[in-house]
Amino acid sequence: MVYNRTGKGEEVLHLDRVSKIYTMGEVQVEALKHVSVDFYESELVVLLGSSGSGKSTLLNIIGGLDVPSEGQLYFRGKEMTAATEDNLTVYRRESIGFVFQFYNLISSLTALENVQLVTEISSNPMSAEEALRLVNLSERMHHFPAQLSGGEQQRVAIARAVAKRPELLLCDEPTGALDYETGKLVLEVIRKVNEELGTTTLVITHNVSIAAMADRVIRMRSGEITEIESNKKKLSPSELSW
Ligand SMILES: Nc1ncnc2c1ncn2[C@@H]1O[C@H](COP(=O)(O)OP(=O)(O)OP(=O)(O)O)[C@@H](O)[C@H]1O
Repeated sequence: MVYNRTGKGEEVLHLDRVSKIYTMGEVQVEALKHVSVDFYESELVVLLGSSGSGKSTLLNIIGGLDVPSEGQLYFRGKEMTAATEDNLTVYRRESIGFVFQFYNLISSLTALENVQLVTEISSNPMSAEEALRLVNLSERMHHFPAQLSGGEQQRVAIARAVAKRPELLLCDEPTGALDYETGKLVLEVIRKVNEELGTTTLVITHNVSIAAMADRVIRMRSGEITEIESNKKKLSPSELSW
């Protein structure tokens, strides 16, 4: 097995000179400029960068929600940028868990039913109950989203994302809508999923303090990666402050 410098596992993702240009009428926005980077099994990576630096574009391309204008994305050695629509759908459905700033739960379904929507269509899921246990919400599984706090709703969203046992958990500002204490609880759940399931986890944040819980920290500016740094010592979310 080849180990990278974080001491984690094999390469899961390889991006080779990925660019993204959005065209809006006469205007072209270069959201990503020749980004090359690898991600490894079971590492937790925090992506930092100011607004508009390309973080969400990068995450959406990695998750198969968007396609690059140029360059290649490889998942476990397979070129996803050459994949058929059907193969991309399978990739999104089986290999990717997404968590967004706003939880996107279905309000007429309970926490358990929201998670079951995913477990019903996945090939190797854990049970919805098990996923909710993982995020410490066993006691609340029959509650509707409106009966849950923001942090609890986000934990349901995390349970929904990880119940399929994805290889990649992609989190776009997962604590962006939460207060300090609740945000830390959600980060604690992300750390737990990363450690207990070994899911390669990417977390986008504006909050520099959160970088201390990562194996690696990637900084972006104007569509480019400006720095990749390994943390010698990782902090647990409970040790973070901002
Ligand atoms: N669908 C789109 N159409 C046109 N331009 C877009 C689109 N999505 C993103 N952009 C532009 O691409 C650039 C990168 O946006 P992106 O959302 O990736 O940045 P970000 O770092 O995630 O920002 P934020 O932290 O504000 O979410 C920005 O200039 C943005 O306006």
